[in-house]
Amino acid sequence: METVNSQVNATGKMEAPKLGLPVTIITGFLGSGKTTLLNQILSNNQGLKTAVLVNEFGEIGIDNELIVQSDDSMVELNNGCICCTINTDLVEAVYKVLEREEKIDYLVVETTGLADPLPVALTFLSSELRDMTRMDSIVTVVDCANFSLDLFNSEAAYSQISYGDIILMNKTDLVPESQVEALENRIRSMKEGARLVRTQNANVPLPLILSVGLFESDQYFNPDDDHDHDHHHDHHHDHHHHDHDHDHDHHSHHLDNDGFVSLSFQSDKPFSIRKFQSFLDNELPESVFRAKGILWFEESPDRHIFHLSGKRFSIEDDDWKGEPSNQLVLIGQNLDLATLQKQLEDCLATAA
Ligand SMILES: Nc1nc2c(ncn2[C@@H]2O[C@H](COP(=O)(O)OP(=O)(O)OP(=O)(O)O)[C@@H](O)[C@H]2O)c(=O)[nH]1
Repeated sequence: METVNSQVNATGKMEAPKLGLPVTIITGFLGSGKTTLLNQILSNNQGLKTAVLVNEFGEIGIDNELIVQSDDSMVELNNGCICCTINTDLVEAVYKVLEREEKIDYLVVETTGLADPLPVALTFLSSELRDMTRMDSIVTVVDCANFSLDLFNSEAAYSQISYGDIILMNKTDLVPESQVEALENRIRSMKEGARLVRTQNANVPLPLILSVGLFESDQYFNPDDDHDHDHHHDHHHDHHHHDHDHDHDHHSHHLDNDGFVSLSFQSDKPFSIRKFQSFLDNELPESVFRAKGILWFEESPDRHIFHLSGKRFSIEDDDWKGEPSNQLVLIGQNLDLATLQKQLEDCLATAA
């Protein structure tokens, strides 16, 4: 640590410099393992005080329930898509982290699975943040079992690969090695010289992904070159102005491009296991690509963590910390939200 830059405040306590906070952006499609990676980082960062900003698609934030260290070093950026709110919410959230009395060594930003990471990265190079932060890397998590580029024709999914400094080929346990290899070749053809690392449960040695200094800002623009900078800055302002200020529905607008919508379901009544099982088996449309939730079943005293990615789902048992309730988010393309809402209500144990 560079003590030269440290300041002693009025109470005589040393304050570490807050300039140049390193930033890693975690991106990757819905359900690829971003939160799992974030938990790996928070569990293994050995004394590195890490702040996390988490952005979720869907009205209710399930991630704050799923992140190992849900204390005050985590800031949730709720509502839709981080790449739509860069100029306000993200900058403000970063300022909040920087203003904290406690020294923060590292900032990790998890984007939604539908976000393009580039505008997020550019926000850290913008005049508001560039002197206080240092973009270290963009880490892209790929779900080897559900690679979705063709499936979804999603621009964001393409961007996630093309801007990834390091690409984690995750969930290798679910597919044969030949499929991983084919996918790696595919990704290399999209991005020459891509750094690929195979992982299970996003388990990766942290030195491979943190403080690696792989992000080359001059690839995007040179912050010292005023012309370039202004160009991007103006562009953002234009974007912001037209798309956002006068359009309060901008999240859905942006996501309409990829056709994804979400349903948030909450209830302070329990589900019936049998009804919920039947919903999964018989009613859940294939177009629901991702779901996550904290589930309460009448028949069980446990708190159940529910995940669905692609065709696969899992339910894990855990303990309630507070009052039991149901919280579930479903994400997919062209969903009939009213029908889904009704079907979920019918899963409640008290439903007729
Ligand atoms: N089998 C297997 N499951 C995994 C692996 N990595 C993550 N998962 C599971 O995949 C599901 C989704 O993981 P998350 O980390 O929540 O994915 P995410 O990218 O944060 O999801 P969104 O934020 O909703 O886009 C969870 O049930 C994880 O336990 C892996 O390597 N193998």
